[in-house]
Amino acid sequence: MLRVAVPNKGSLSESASAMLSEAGYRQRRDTRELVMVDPENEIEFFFLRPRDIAVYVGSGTLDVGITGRDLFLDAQVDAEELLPLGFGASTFRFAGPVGHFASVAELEGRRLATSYDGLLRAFLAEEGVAATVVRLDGAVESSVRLGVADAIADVVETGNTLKAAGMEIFGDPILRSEAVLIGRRGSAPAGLDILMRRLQGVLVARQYVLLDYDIRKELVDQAAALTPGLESPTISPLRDSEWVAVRSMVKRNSTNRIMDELYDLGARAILVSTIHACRI
Ligand SMILES: Nc1ncnc2c1ncn2[C@@H]1O[C@H](COP(=O)(O)OP(=O)(O)OP(=O)(O)O)[C@@H](O)[C@H]1O
Ligand SMILES: O=P(O)(O)OC[C@H]1O[C@H](OP(=O)(O)OP(=O)(O)O)[C@H](O)[C@@H]1O
Ligand SMILES: [Mg+2]
Repeated sequence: MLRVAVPNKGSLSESASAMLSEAGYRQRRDTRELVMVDPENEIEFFFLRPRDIAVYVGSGTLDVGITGRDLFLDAQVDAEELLPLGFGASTFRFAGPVGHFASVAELEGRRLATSYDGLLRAFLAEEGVAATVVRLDGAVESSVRLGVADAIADVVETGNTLKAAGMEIFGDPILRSEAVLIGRRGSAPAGLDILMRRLQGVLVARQYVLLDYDIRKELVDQAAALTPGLESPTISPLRDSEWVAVRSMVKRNSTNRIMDELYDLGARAILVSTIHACRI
């Protein structure tokens, strides 16, 4: 059985379980369940703290896991990112009291609070900045006001928490994070290829829609240029031989722009449908 670690709580937990359900796996009904066996798919899910997931995978105790890229890199374990999963996006950035800092170089000799000390120390070493790192468990934004640090490095999603604490970001993002599937470097446990193909199927189904439309035969090349699809659009004959039907996958976020362009070109009966599942 493939042994998979899944976040049990926090920002990534619900989305990770939703994605696995969409990929056809059984997921727990009760958030207190710690293990969930899916014998039909020969897979076992272990619900763990996302910060610990990298440790279990890195030590080889579990085959693969879903965690944040920031948490994975912070843990500095012997594992690799196998697939970005398109949810749980955040940035890891420096912030300080409004108007105090403008660049990372100004952090020389200062105290920096963070929950991601591995990530921060690696970044400071790379940038050649000598600063003191103060490791805190959470609510890092309060550390400056309370006097244990001069600035912070923390997860920023909307920026609302920083604003409420009278702080602002400075410098470039240290890291752009999202949920990722991680695995042991160079190992290919049985069933991993199927899990990856299924997760990729969910990603594609979420990113694309199916577009159908009718167009006059002489315009089909122009229309196909707007909707090239993944390989090539399907062109089917219609009863009226002057017209053809076209079917193609298009990126969900450009659907309306493409529909407008197709309509202007002369396409009619333009229909959009969602893709429930796919293998590409
Ligand atoms: N708004 C957010 N706050 C915290 N983490 C977020 C946010 N959005 C995305 N993430 C990502 O979620 C992961 C952190 O999840 P984790 O469960 O450890 O923390 P959490 O959601 O802050 O929960 P808690 O602090 O209650 O333990 C990181 O990979 C982080 O980048
Ligand atoms: O940019 P925002 O949308 O405001 O989100 C970012 C904030 O959310 C998280 O805190 P969380 O609520 O998890 O508390 P914690 O600091 O105790 O982990 C994170 O550590 C930031 O503080
Ligand atoms: Mg948190």
